Amino acid sequence: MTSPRIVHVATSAPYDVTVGENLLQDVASAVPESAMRVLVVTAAPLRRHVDNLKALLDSRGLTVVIAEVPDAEEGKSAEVLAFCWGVLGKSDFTRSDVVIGFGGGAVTDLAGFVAATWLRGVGVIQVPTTLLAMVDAAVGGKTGINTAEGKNLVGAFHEPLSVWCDVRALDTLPRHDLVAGLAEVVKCGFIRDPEILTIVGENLTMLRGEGREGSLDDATRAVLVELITRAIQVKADVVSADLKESYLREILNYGHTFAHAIEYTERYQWRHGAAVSVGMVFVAELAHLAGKLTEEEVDRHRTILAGLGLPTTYPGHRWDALLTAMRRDKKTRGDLLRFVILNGLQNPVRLEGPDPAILQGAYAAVSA
Ligand SMILES: NC(=O)c1ccc[n+]([C@@H]2O[C@H](COP(=O)([O-])OP(=O)(O)OC[C@H]3O[C@@H](n4cnc5c(N)ncnc54)[C@H](O)[C@@H]3O)[C@@H](O)[C@H]2O)c1
Ligand SMILES: O=C(O)C(=O)C[C@@H](O)[C@H](O)[C@H](O)COP(=O)(O)O
Ligand SMILES: [Zn+2]
Repeated sequence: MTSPRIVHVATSAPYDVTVGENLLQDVASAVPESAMRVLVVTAAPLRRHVDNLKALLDSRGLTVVIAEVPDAEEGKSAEVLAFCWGVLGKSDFTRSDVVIGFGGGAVTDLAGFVAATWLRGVGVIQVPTTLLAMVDAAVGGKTGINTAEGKNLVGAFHEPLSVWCDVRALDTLPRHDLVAGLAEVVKCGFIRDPEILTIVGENLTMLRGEGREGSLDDATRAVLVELITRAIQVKADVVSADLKESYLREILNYGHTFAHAIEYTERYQWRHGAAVSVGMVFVAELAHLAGKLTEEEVDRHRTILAGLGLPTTYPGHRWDALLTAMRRDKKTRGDLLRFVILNGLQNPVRLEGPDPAILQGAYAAVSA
C-alpha cells in the first residue's frame, strides 16, 4: 500500500479515519500533548499488538494502564464497564487523559462508552482490529453495552478523537470474522454505494478466502482497502448529516432489527455480521412483500451474501422470541415496529407498523 487513505468525518467535532499499514506509531503520536495517562481497553487476542503500542506510549513518557476485558460480547456488560471505571479511578484519570479502544467492535463499543461516562466524557482514540470494527463500529460515535433484556440498550453518542484502521491487523483475524465484517460492507452497498456491490460481486472467491492460512495476500488486501474506504465514506457521510439518528442515520441500521433479535435469542453466540446478513435478507423479503423490491433485487441480496459464505437463513418456530426482542429495537415508537427497507436498491425508506402477515411471510421466507 502506498499512502494511507483518509476519510474525514465532518460532524461538529470533526475527526479523521485513517486506513493504512503499520500505524501504531501514528496512534501513539495521536495522543494529545495534554494527556499524562492512557487507558488501553482491549481483549486477550490483541495482547501482542497492545504490547507494541504500550512500548511506543511509554517512550512518550505516558503512564499506560491496560484493561484487558472479556472477549467479544461478554465484554459489553455493566459489570465490565464498572470494572473499567474502577481501573480509571484507582489510576487517578483526569479529564485531560485518554482512553484507547484496541480491538473488535465489542471492545470499541465498550471503550467508547467508558470514555463517554468517565468524568462525564474524556477523549477516546479508536484502533479497530476487525474488518467490522474498521468499517462500522469504531466510526460514528455510537458506544454502548448490552443488558439482560437486549442488545446495545444502554449507551451514548461519543465521537472519537481519531480512528486508525491498520489493515495489517487483519492478517491474524480468523476467516469467519473477516467474512462477518463484509456483511456491514455489503450493507453500505445496498443502502448507498452500488460500486461496493460490484466490487464484492467480482471478488467473491477471493474475499471468502476458503483454505487461506496466515497473512492476506497483496491482491486481497488491495480489494479490502478499497472496500473499507468506501464503506467508511458511506458511514462518514451519513453521520456527518445526522449524528444522533434523528432520521437519516437509521439507514445504517438496515437489517439490524431482525439481526439484533437473532443475537439476543442466540445469547450472542452468533457474530454480529452473520446476524446482519440474515437480517438484510429478512428486510429484503419484507420489502418485496410490501411491493418495494423485485424478486431479482431480493435475489441479489441472497447471491452476494451467500456467495461470501454468510448465512441467509434462520431456524423457523422462533417467531415469538424474535418478535419480543424486535419490539425493543431503538427504531420502535410506542407499539409501532419500524424497519428500514429499500424502495429499490440504494433507496432506503421506512416501513412502519407492517401488517403482521407480511412480517410472518418474511420470516417464513428466511426460515431454514
Ligand atoms: N457502534 C457501532 O456503530 C457499531 C457498528 C457495528 C457493530 N457494532 C458492534 O460491534 C460488535 C461486533 O464487532 P466484531 O464483529 O468486531 O466482533 P468482536 O469485537 O466480538 O471481535 C470478534 C473476535 O475477533 C477477535 N479479534 C479482534 N481483532 C483481531 C485480530 N486482529 N486478530 C485476531 N483476532 C481478533 C476478538 O477478540 C473477538 O474474539 C457488536 O457488539 C456490534 O454490536 C457497533
Ligand atoms: O452506526 C449506526 O447508526 C448503525 O446503526 C450501525 C450498525 O451497524 C451498528 O450495529 C450499531 O451498533 C447498531 O446500533 P443500534 O442503535 O441499533 O444499537
Ligand atoms: Zn451493525
